Amino acid sequence: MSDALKAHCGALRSEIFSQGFLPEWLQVDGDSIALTLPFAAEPEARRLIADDTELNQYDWTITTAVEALPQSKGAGQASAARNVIAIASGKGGVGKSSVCVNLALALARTGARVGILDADIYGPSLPTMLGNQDAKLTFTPNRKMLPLQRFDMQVNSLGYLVDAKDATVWRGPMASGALQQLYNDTQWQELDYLLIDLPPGTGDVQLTLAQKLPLTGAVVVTTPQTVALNDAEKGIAMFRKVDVPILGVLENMSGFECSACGKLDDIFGHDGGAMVASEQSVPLLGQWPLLKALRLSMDEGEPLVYHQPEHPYNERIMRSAQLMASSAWELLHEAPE
Ligand SMILES: Nc1ncnc2c1ncn2[C@@H]1O[C@H](COP(=O)(O)OP(=O)(O)OP(=O)(O)O)[C@@H](O)[C@H]1O
Repeated sequence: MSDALKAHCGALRSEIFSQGFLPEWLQVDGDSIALTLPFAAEPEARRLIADDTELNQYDWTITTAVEALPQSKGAGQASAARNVIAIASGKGGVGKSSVCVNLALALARTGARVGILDADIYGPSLPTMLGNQDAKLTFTPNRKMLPLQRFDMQVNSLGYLVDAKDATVWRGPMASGALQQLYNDTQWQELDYLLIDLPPGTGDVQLTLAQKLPLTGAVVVTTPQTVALNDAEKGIAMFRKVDVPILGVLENMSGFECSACGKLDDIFGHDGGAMVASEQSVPLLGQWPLLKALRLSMDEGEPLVYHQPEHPYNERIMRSAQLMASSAWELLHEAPE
């Protein structure tokens, strides 16, 4: 590969590719370039190439071979995926489950092999959001749960096992025990990313899970208002206490655009999540405004990313998912000696 081409690819920067394309990802053969990405960001790579008048002259083949990143030790469980990411919130109702499902769908849309483990005992909403409330788990002969296949993802939730009303009365140790079992006893097929929707809050259940599950990192979801921000900071502190890297903060319900007049209304304040991210020196993975179509898509079990791929809001979701994947890689990738 010529030095000029190497330099050109290295200078192809965006927030998702903050170091451009590294030489070890590229193989040049005449007019053809094979690019192998170590994290899920093919759409962004294609966009960068298409916008570059010199590089778009080449014939590109892009593949994604997601790198297995280091994980916290957990309680001796085998890791279920190359990257295991907890989606957390210090406070309930900030849209953590919606964010988790949408990030997972976006990663799957990049071609990555994705799983979701819904560990939110206080409201296992995954079956509703994926529109498969009546689905039943099947088991292997040695009593491992086989995840359900839905929208090109592997999924498991307490909601497929027990009535949501029964789960909510579980007390701390019972809940964290059941959730660890849910993690251990699911027989995932090979996964690049497993996203775990944690119960909201920073109590004993969350702390135990942060400690006992083997995690690559955590994403903290918050709304922009002050009460949520204090809780988001507590969430970040909780993960730091048990040495789980923070991959970023996602600001959800970040304003609302009136569909009648187009005016933006900052119902929950403005830029709060961005402020926390900057104060805590972690990436801001995105600011998602309130959108009626998103709420409807979750209530009806017909996710926007999957059912309305052309919806402009999806660009935000795709960008955040790719940023999360690149943030994990940049933070944790160990360069060979
Ligand atoms: N950006 C958004 N735009 C519109 N509606 C949203 C958005 N984010 C979440 N919602 C809606 O807000 C409600 C709560 O979301 P969700 O269940 O994801 O929150 P949560 O933080 O996981 O809740 P819990 O604390 O109960 O686990 C849902 O009806 C969801 O569809």
